[in-house]
Amino acid sequence: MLRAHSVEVVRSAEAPLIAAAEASGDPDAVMRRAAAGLAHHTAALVRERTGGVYGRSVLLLVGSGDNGGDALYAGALLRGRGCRVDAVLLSPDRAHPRGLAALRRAGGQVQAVDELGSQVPGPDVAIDGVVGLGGSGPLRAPADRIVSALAAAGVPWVAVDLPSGVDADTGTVHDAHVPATLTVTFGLLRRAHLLAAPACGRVEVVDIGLIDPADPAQARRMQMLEQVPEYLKTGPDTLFAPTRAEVGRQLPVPGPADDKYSQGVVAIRAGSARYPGAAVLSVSAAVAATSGMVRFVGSAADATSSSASAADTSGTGGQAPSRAPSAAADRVLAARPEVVCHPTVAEAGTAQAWVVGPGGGTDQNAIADIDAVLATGRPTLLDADALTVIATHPVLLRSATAPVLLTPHGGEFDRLTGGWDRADRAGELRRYVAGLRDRGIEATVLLKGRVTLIDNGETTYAVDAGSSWAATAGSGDVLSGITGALIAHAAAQRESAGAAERAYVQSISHTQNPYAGLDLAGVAAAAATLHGEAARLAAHRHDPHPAGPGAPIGASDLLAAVPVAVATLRGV
Ligand SMILES: NC(=O)C1=CN([C@@H]2O[C@H](COP(=O)(O)OP(=O)(O)OC[C@H]3O[C@@H](n4cnc5c(N)ncnc54)[C@H](O)[C@@H]3O)[C@@H](O)[C@H]2O)[C@H](O)CC1
Repeated sequence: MLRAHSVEVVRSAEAPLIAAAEASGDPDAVMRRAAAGLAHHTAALVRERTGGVYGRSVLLLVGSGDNGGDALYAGALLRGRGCRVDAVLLSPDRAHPRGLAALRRAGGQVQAVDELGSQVPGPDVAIDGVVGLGGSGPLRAPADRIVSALAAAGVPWVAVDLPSGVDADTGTVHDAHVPATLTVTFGLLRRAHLLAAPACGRVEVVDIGLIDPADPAQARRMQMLEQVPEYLKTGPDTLFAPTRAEVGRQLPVPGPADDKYSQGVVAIRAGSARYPGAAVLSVSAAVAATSGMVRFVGSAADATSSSASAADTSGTGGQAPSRAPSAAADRVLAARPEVVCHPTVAEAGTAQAWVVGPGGGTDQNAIADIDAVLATGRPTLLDADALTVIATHPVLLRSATAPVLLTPHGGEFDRLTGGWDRADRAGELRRYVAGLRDRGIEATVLLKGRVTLIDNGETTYAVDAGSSWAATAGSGDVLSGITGALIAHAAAQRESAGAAERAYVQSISHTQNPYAGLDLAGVAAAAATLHGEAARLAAHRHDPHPAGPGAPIGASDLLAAVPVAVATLRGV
């Protein structure tokens, strides 16, 4: 599990290292360690881009603080590798003096920014040493002009610690920012590395003497410590992201004793005559994500005389249904005949989890069905139209006795919150979840985006999809089915857990609901990872090692890639 920390935690973690360096009479010891890693990764990028290092050119854009110091010391080392190095000082009087002296000694060229002509020297690679932990706001002039000119010329940027113009804690990406191909950071990931992943490019963490628990080798060092350093104790601002290997291990594989029920049955109430496609996408995604059975309930508003599906005697006891299945059921069965359809929520058979909302409408039938599903005491995912209903009838959530997961996109989050600051997604999400808690509602919320955020009031996950191809109509319906199936699997595991474990969880969660404390946030983070991987593979026509950015996809293509994505993640 990757952990990303706030500026405050990083600075407090670095402080003893820097103090020890100063006490030893070598105040730049830690900075030079950072710079060595920065030079190493920059040289690797130069080689990747040009086929070599010796004789290539690197430009340093140097700010007024220690971030610039890192860049200057790294420039001196790159001179030692035979690179031409040009440093452009944005604040000549405030550039890191010892770093500057080291670069000059190594033969680097130094220019003040106002000495530059209209033509900035065209390097093979440029290093952004403008600001790091101490930065705030967008890139300022003339740095923004230099960055834009070189980026437009195709010069790759290496960001020192963080891309300048990206806020370290909120991950806000200002209009004027460095579009990094590579970000080299030090010791611990910063929150922005997860929240602003697309702006950071590939992130490399250099070991400067801190312990990063995400690094297995360093985690072993941690176990040998008599006491865990303060910075390793996760605090309220720590962000998490599961690794691909961890997600792969979470994806269920049926065992010899499994059957269609034991892996978790998910029931989906979705679709309408107007939006039957949402039901097909959500149900089909649930079928693809696990081997558990999938049940479907359509909207009463469009019940037809269509023939009922193969009744599942475990659910209705063979009684004639009170209502014919909906028109959407016909479409669902045509697409996925293995799905078991039911005319109403009450007549649906046993399920370990519910999904309500995709294309399901917001009329009285929808409201009644949401209430009925929440009253089943099963973990429930509310998406799309169900969120619109919850926004106008939040009291419905009070009838939930089992864990609830809301999965809004930005516009639906507007409806739930009445308006939110998109520059601080993680902060706004945490405030919303905390507000529900203040009203006695325990909910986990997944806020969709290129970087999907999931928050349950204690833990926040940030999952970068790795591409933006999932930004297509119906993609959210697919995510709801994937997530619902994985929740059902987790709930089935809880059911099969020993009575002692169930009793323990109920005791610490002060409720009798057997699903209390189910880690919906962790399941949702895995589902978002799987969804993003399916979109990436679909855009690259299932080539696991593609070249180029890929090609446009529809939600059906994303859906078709779910099995390959499951296999890819399980194989990591
Ligand atoms: N000291 C060490 O051993 C290590 C340092 N590391 C690196 O240090 C930076 C943090 O350095 P700091 O001097 O605290 O802040 P910055 O260099 O990020 O910012 C300096 C300065 O920049 C001005 N500023 C703020 N916003 C902007 C802006 N938008 N545009 C231009 N200038 C801006 C403001 O005056 C700031 O004070 C850290 O990121 C590492 O790179 C390493 O951690 C290794 C150990």
